[in-house]
This record gives sequence, structure tokens and C-alpha cells, in this order.
Amino acid sequence: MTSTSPRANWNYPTAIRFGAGRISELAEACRSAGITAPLLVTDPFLATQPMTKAAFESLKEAGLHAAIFSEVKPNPVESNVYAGLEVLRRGGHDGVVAFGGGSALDAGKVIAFMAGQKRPMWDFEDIGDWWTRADPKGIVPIIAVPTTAGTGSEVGRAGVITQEKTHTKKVIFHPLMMPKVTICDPELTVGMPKHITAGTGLDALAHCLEAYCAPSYHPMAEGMAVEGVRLVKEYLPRAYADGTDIEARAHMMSAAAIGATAFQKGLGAIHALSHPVGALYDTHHGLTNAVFMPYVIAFNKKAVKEKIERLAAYIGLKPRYSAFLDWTLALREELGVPNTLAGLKVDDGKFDLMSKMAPKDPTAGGNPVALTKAGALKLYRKALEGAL
Ligand SMILES: NC(=O)c1ccc[n+]([C@@H]2O[C@H](COP(=O)([O-])OP(=O)(O)OC[C@H]3O[C@@H](n4cnc5c(N)ncnc54)[C@H](O)[C@@H]3O)[C@@H](O)[C@H]2O)c1
Ligand SMILES: [Fe+2]
Repeated sequence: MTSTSPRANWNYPTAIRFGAGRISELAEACRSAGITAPLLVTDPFLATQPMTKAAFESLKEAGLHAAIFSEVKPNPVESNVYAGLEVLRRGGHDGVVAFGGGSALDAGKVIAFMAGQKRPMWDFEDIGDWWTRADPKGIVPIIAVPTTAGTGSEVGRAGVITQEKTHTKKVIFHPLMMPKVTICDPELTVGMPKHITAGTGLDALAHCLEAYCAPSYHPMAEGMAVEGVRLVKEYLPRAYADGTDIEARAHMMSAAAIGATAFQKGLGAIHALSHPVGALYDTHHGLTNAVFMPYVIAFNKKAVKEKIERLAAYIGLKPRYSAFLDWTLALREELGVPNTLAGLKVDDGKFDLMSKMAPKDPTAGGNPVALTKAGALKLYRKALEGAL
């Protein structure tokens, strides 16, 4: 009899080499994945940074036929993927080193995924089992090297790419898009500007929180998510105050990897409301999530009151819903995150369109309270007015 027991699919992450200085293992990690000619995919700013140049040189010194592709914009778009794909195919590269924040990681992963596919990229959107259309032999191995601590793309099976024609963020998914090896070296995150430390750290918090609250059955993910929230509470203010605090940077890298592992359970309205804003206004993903976070926590109260009270107790707060909400408000303020959409230069001009897009976003289904068009509009208005 299985009818009374839950059914679920649980997937666990890639091999993670964690610790300061471990970027020195990059060439060996490539070899262990069978890569002899890696394409290092990054963004134009990171391409100019000494740490990126050093990583690239280490590949060449190890005798690997490495090249670099750096035309990935923040919130990567379809044309970035196709440009990288052209370089990968022309250069005969047999693997990708995805090096950077979520934007470079996602673009690098999707380029590796598309290496030998005959169908166009949008045939592999994260809808139903569209991923089964992909030719698994056409996917080259990926080594992921995060330089931010937030998206957790380094442990995930998906890449978020904006479709330029529709200004929509879409998720490309395949189980083999999971990196073969991930190198989490906190020293690579030291140079993040303060607002990126804040935004990416709050993205990790949003992942842990939304995964924890999503209604599907995944107790392993829930167990991880609460520890991820605790790490953010303890270490994000420290990483923000002193970017060279390696211990804090390391624990934030853990929180990021935890969040993305946990969110195979689901995400929710924070991400569903944020994706249209990111696609239409090109705002930073994590900062945009952070603006919506308290409004969504208030919106979801009726469905997750008891769960949030348990979470509050675990992270050292009074076991009350209001204590958790107040903590998120205080944390945002401490990290210089705006309280309203005006702080992201977003007005109500596209609210009607965004309210249609948000409930259709693949993350909306994980919200513990159904997100309708009317509900999304209400939340966009609240986030504009600063009314909880
Ligand atoms: N795949 C997933 O599961 C997933 C999850 C969440 C978000 N995302 C996507 O990830 C993207 C956001 O990624 P992000 O928040 O990491 O930011 P990002 O990759 O867009 O980088 C933001 C900026 O920070 C700079 N930067 C990155 N690392 C730096 C460092 N160490 N020092 C100095 N500057 C640095 C970059 O050059 C860039 O200008 C969005 O497109 C979002 O949709 C993907
Ligand atoms: Fe996110």
C-alpha cells in the first residue's frame, strides 16, 4: 500500500570542493571530469579581475587548451548563450568552466548543455518533462566556480536566461546540467561590492525561506533550509560589514549552496514577483527579492504561521511570526536594501503586465498561498507603497 505515504523526487548536489585557496585545484578538477579544452565562461567585469586571469592562466599552465568567453551580461540573455555556443563549437571545447556570479554560472551551464543539441534552447524550458527531448550525449561537462554567495547555481540543474523577444526570465533545465565539480572558494567572493554582498546573501535567504515554506513533501530540504537561514542571520551582517572576513564569506557560500539544494522543493511568490521586475527593469535579482520578502512573508501568514514560528525559534528569535518578520525588516535596513520598489526605480507603469506574468512564473506554484493575478497586483502595490 503506497496510497497513504508521500511520493517525491529528491536530488542531491554535485561534488563540492569547499575552502579558501581551493581554486588552485581548478585544472585538476577539469582533468577529473575528462576536460582537456575548457571554455571559461565569465562576465566582462570579472574577465578584467586578477583572480579570473590567474584561474585562466592555471588552466593553460596545466597544459589544457583553454579559451575565455566573457560576453555574459548580468541577467544573461539568449544571445549571450548563442554567442558563447558559437565560440565553444568553433574552438572544439570539450567542457565549460562557469566562473562568476549566477549570471556567468547560468550562461556557462546552458552553453555546456547546448553544445551538441540540435533543437533550439527554448525547447528545453523547465516545463513538464521537456528536458527529455535533449540529447544527453550533446552535453559537455561543467566545472562551476561561484564568485558570489547567493544564487547557488553551482549546485543546481538549471540556468535562468532572459528571452529577449518577450522580456521573460525562463528556466532551462536538465539533470546533466549539474556541474561535475564545484569549487567553493570564499576568497573569490571578497571583492564583491557591498550591495552585491547584500543582494546575493538575501537571495540565499529567499531560497532557504521559500523552500522551507513550499508545501511539497521534502523533509531533507526543509532540514537544510532552516540551517541556511541561521547561517545568513549569523554571517551575512559580518560579511557585509567586513568583506575580508573569510569565515563569514565561507559560511555565506554554504548558505547559498544550501538554499539552491533546498529549493528543489519549490520556491514561491518572492521569486515569482521578482522575475518580471528583473526581466523588464534589469534590476539585481537578489536585491529585487529582498524588496519583496517582508510583503510576501505577511501575505503567507495564514498558511505558514506555525512553521515560521518554529523557524524563528531555531534561529534564536522569539517563536512568533512577528519576530521573524521584524528580523527580516531589520536585516534589510542593516544591509542598506530599499524598503519599496521606488528604491529599484520601478514604478506602477507595468504593474498590469507584471501581475499577469508573476502567477505564470514557474516558481509561483511553490507559494503556500495561491498567487493569483489579483494577489500579485496587491503585492506589487504594497511593495510600492511600503504597506505591510
Ligand atoms: N540557476 C539558479 O538556480 C539561479 C538562482 C537564483 C538566481 N539566478 C540568476 O542569477 C543571476 C544573478 O546572479 P548574482 O546575483 O550572483 O549576480 P551576477 O552574476 O549578475 O553579478 C552581479 C555583479 O557582480 C559582479 N561580481 C560577481 N562576483 C564578483 C566578485 N567576486 N567581485 C566583484 N564583483 C563581482 C559581476 O561582475 C556583476 O557585475 C540572475 O540572472 C538570476 O536570475 C539563478
Ligand atoms: Fe533566487
